[in-house]
Amino acid sequence: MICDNIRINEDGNLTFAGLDTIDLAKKYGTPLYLMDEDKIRENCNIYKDALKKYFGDSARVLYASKAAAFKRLYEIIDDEDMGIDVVSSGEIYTAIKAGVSLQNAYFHGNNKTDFDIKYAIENKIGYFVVDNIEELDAIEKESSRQCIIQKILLRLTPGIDVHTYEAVNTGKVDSKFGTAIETGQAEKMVEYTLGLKNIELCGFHSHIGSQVFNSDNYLNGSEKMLDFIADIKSKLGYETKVLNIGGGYGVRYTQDDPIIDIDANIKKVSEFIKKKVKTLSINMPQIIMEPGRSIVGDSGMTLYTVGTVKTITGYKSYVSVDGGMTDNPRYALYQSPYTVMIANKAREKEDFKYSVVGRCCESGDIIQEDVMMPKAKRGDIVAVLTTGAYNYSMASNYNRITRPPVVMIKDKKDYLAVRRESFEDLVRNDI
Ligand SMILES: Cc1ncc(COP(=O)(O)O)c(C=O)c1O
Ligand SMILES: N[C@@H](CCCC[NH3+])C(=O)O
Repeated sequence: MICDNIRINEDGNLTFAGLDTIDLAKKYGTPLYLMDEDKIRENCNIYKDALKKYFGDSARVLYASKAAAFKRLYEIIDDEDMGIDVVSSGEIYTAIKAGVSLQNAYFHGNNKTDFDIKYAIENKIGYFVVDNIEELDAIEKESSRQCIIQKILLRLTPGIDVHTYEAVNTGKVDSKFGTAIETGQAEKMVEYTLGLKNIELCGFHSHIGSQVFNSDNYLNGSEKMLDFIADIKSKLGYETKVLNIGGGYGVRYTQDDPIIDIDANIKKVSEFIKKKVKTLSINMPQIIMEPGRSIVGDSGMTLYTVGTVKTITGYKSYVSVDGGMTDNPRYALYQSPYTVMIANKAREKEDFKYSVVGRCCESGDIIQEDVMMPKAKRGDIVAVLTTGAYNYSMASNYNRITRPPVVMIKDKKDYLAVRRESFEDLVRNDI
């Protein structure tokens, strides 16, 4: 199995976090998102322990909540004593509703609106991660109006191409995110920031991309950032306190993805950073990382019920499930690979090839092409593995399909974290 929280029981059913998925499908209905709370906490602790071990007590892990955001998840992250990366007022609102203090919240995004800036400052956001010079002006104006000094990091693009899929390749010079080091604009932005009265520059941020397995990308990114930090010190006398090296480590969607050892990777990154800091004679900044996918990805699974099974003679066979791109748009967007199984036939021979598709009025509504599975029939339960990241958070109501519930599993006990949307929810805002 691609993750140790997935097994097959004596009935030949797939189990997740110790529970029979067929029982869960019966209890809650499908489509259904499952999330393994123990795995989320385990992933949090791998990061916390490694950062502490290799970068010392000051290092911090933030959870990039765009990967999956709902109240219970923010509570768990808060309970794990981690900070959060938020990208919208909606995420901020959800975190507040979960009782999370925003002191360790970092507000990202390439286009924070005036409303966002006002709302975040009113709610005492810890840090803005400022994307560009215009945004700096807007934050300075609002900080001055609210008579505060706002802490910020500047988001820089180190000019790294991590060769992941294009939609998540964010560290290149030509990117909608951040300000480029290579063009000289980053340096100008630092100089400008240092002249602002209501802003305290704490340091710098870069995020090279997502679903990254090779730490060399982080070394290259960190090298560019540290060279910049040294350059800024010598030119402007500014000593950087914080360096946030972003998130991005990958998860295993299929057997083809490597098993990643986060601890060993962070060790490698830390050795590189410490050596480089010494060579450049700069102070060691506080190191922050902000993983999303690798905290929640393998803690998730989606269950569906099979409806139509159709063979087009001479072409291929389709298995249609009761969800689709509305709860998982990642194949439609990026042709993302997934492991797909029939949960009630987990031990049976996989000798039929199917396209597993959703129920939306859209040919691109595909979960996965060319999946080898046992012979499927109406009523079977299909499990799509590793759906914890960027599934619930990217779900939509296309075709007025209601979003599935999220059921969490802790110590082999299931509980509802997000209710299934109702038809009434669909018309709630219709006038
Ligand atoms: C600024 C920033 N930080 C963190 C993340 C989290 O990345 P991942 O989910 O790949 O860990 C993202 C998304 O790629 C991001 O844009
Ligand atoms: N939504 C993307 C990841 C975006 C990363 C955010 N910067 C995915 O599903 O892979």
